[in-house]
Amino acid sequence: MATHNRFFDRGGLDGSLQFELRSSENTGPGHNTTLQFYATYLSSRSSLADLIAAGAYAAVRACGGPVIPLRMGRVDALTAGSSGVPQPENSVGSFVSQFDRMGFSQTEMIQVVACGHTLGGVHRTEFPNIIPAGVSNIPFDTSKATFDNRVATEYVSGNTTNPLVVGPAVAINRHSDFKVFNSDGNATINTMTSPSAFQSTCQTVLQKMIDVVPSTVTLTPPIAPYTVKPQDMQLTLQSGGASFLLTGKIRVRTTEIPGSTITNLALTWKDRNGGNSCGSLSSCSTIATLQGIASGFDDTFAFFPIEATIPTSSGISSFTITINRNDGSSQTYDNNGNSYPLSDAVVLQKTQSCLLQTSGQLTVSAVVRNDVVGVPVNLGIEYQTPRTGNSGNPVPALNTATVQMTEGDCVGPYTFYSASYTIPGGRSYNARISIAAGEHTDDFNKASIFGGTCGTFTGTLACGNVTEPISTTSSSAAVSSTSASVSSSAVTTTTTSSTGVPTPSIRPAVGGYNFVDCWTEGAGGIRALGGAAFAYDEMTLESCAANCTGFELWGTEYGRECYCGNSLHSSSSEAPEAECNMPCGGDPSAFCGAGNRIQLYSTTATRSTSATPTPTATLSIKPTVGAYVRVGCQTEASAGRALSGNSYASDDMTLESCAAFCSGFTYFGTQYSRECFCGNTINGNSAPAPDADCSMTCAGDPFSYCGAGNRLELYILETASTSTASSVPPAEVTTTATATASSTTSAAPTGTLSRVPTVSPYSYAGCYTEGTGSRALTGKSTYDSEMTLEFCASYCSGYKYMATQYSAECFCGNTLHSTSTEAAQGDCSMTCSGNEFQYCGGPNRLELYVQDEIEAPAAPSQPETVGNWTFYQCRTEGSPGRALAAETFAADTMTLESCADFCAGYAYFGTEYARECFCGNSFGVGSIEAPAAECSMSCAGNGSQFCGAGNRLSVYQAAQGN
Ligand code: HEM
Repeated sequence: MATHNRFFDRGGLDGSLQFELRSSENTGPGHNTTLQFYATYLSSRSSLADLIAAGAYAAVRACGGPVIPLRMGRVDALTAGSSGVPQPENSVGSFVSQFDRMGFSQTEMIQVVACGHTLGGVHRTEFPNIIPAGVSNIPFDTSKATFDNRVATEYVSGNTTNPLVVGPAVAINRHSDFKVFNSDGNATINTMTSPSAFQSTCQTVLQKMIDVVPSTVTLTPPIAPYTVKPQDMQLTLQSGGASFLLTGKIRVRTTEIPGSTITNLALTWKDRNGGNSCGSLSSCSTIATLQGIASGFDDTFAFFPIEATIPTSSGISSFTITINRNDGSSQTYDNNGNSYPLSDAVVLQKTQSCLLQTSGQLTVSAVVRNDVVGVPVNLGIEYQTPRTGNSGNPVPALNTATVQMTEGDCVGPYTFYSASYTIPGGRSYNARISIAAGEHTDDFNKASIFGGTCGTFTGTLACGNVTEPISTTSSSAAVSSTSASVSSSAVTTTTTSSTGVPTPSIRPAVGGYNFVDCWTEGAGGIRALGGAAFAYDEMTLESCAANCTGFELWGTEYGRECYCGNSLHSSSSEAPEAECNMPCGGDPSAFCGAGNRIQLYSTTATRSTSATPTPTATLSIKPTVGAYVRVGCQTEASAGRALSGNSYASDDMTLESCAAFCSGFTYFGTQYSRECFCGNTINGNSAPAPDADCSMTCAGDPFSYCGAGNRLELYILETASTSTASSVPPAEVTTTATATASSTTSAAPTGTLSRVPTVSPYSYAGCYTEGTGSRALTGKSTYDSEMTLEFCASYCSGYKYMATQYSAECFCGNTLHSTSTEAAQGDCSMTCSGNEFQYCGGPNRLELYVQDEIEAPAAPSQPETVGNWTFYQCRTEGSPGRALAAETFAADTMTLESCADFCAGYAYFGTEYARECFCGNSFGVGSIEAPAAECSMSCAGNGSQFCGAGNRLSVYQAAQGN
């Protein structure tokens, strides 16, 4: 959150911390151990960012703090974010601008720091110059593990031992809590001394903190525990296929319905067709009694285990839960009117599955209802692997694998399927298992539920059809479409065709796909679409589209077949539209191709040029992709990225989508199957590699290569390439981008690297050194890893000077410090982190711009007198205390006059660090005179006066009788 940039809509709570642990901004072991703890819970349904937010909620609440409303849906970053975590040595102005960048006002900054610093403290190992030797850490307040207002009350009453307010931090200007709390004259921190105000303020501001996310992320409403929640509900085929065992538990929130008032629960299920038939059973219901209780921070829960036998002849489709109370009353919970769905179409067989956690060897068995078989049955495995290399990232990567399951024995109305896979990475116990047959799934089961040996299935019924019961309820018209046509003995309730069969037509669009035309199959028995294939009698355009999710193309054929692919085989050709004339098996209102004719649909997402697919079929190197030509296979750079412009990663990656994403850049490159990088230059450390190294196919196109680990499949804009296009320009040569870049919307910088003479309203003034003992520009400053001259100019709006430094820093000021001098222009040779065609200074060098319209205040000086006060000395702070300790305030409007007024009645006043004011009648121990030139910072509120510097006070003495 601390590096969120609202101006660029980047960063926020996105889990990028996992990639930033080596940064000096994130010192200490705490981040690492915390992330290791969260890693166990990382899954496709719980991002690291959401887990961090939940951790904030739990930490605050566990220590007696408020309930922070917890919303979900954060998306994890794939790489490190910008730097910019506030550091204790920063100036007040920097803190204010850093929090402003995050979207927090100055008041909110004070609030959120106080709320954070009611817990924990500062460690000597990490901050040896703040915590004295012999002490391992000093807490921020006297109740370091209680979320209370003491951090505020102790600060306000002056007896705080907060190491970021008093102690060694003061002399070295690292007393950041003082700088923050005092920044509005202590107004906000004073309001937080009330216990209730502290709690409610923290509730608001901490929610704001965890909800800082990019605008592309949509968070859910705050989550709250359900009154009734089914957990781990699982069917298991048993008795040779005659029945299911239904197991699991129902969690009841007893905060409002006390557990002692509950007699029992009744689980009542609907049969496979939504009716009330229960086969040989007398009722479709089972009773559960209390097994145990548990409590959270604010809730209590009771658990009721479920164990029921359900005949496979009738099956199950959903259930409801009734809570029976001791007073004879009862309440039924039906999932807000939807019932709790539970499908018996695909069922994981836990006892016939096994996992050897030592080796990751996994075997999964499942049964599929006989009216569903015919579609491929796939085992999906989501698993964690430790990050490779020495990245220091303790959070594993999430991977998925899909294995087609092999059909086995048919038992009664079900057929067994099984598959084996060795889960790499040594963390197989955290894997999640899903089984899918067409649209039916049994998903997200923990692999850790499996034993080490696979059991055998005992007793088998003869293979048979699913016998569908005659529905007994009027609401049972919704018969599962997959079950309607299989059993010869089935009685369906959907055939009410008095209205007649609709006339089929061509559907121009289905989901994100548009109709292309009618196409032939490939010649010589080769399929036109070589990806996945499905066939079932209930074919609809929608279900084919769903089966082909992620593919660019799909098509239906012969009324009941569905094919997916990312390209059409070259021997497939366009046929007259009228030849695709068979209605879809599951939807007589639409056409689904014909014999050897495909009703072809193409995605509208990435194919922007034409709906007509390009026929290519075999896996091969693509010499050209749109306006780009292939350079070759290229290594990553040893330091930094080979291409350092934009980047993204996607499971749908194709060369075309990467080229489109990099539009406007000179180069694009794909890597590791699913990553895409853009740039206008190639890092000089990147070198050509053999083509064979780039051996991974694109995640979204099995016919193209997308680099490999540490290898880029590199392309260059044809217009920018040399005639041979085989060698990469050296790093220091920047190429000219072509006119293909969008002039209106593209964020990609284009042009030639050159000195920019004007960045309105500023004009270039030269390359300047930093000041000696003071910044050259002391107004305000910021840092951004995508710095541009335009951004710095707008950030410095209202200041006379603006300057960029060291590629990513921006400084503003109304005066240029006298010790800053003009340097050779060649010293300012670093390009801007956000625009490689602009210069942004260098190390200790400012790319300086000035605007003439604003009259620069006179060069600052130390006036001899201020009213009745006379300049006394430039002095150091005291040690351990303040030089002038009686009273103090700080303000962005600080002038010598305002400090003099504030200190009326005292013998001395002193201004420090541009915006701080101190009063006293004598000097504290350790405060000594310093050279007058060291009091070199101009006053925040008057650029023509000096107001001390870091650890330096411009001290004035009162005239006698003042
Ligand atoms: C101006 C902004 C801030 C600065 C300069 C700052 C600085 C620091 C420093 C130097 C430490 C000591 C770390 C160590 O020794 O391991 C610390 C600890 C801590 N900070 Fe901050 N902080 C700031 C804002 C925040 C905010 C906004 C929060 C949360 C809302 C927060 C929560 C904490 C906590 C809980 C600790 C204790 C860690 C521990 O005991 O291990 N800080 N902070």
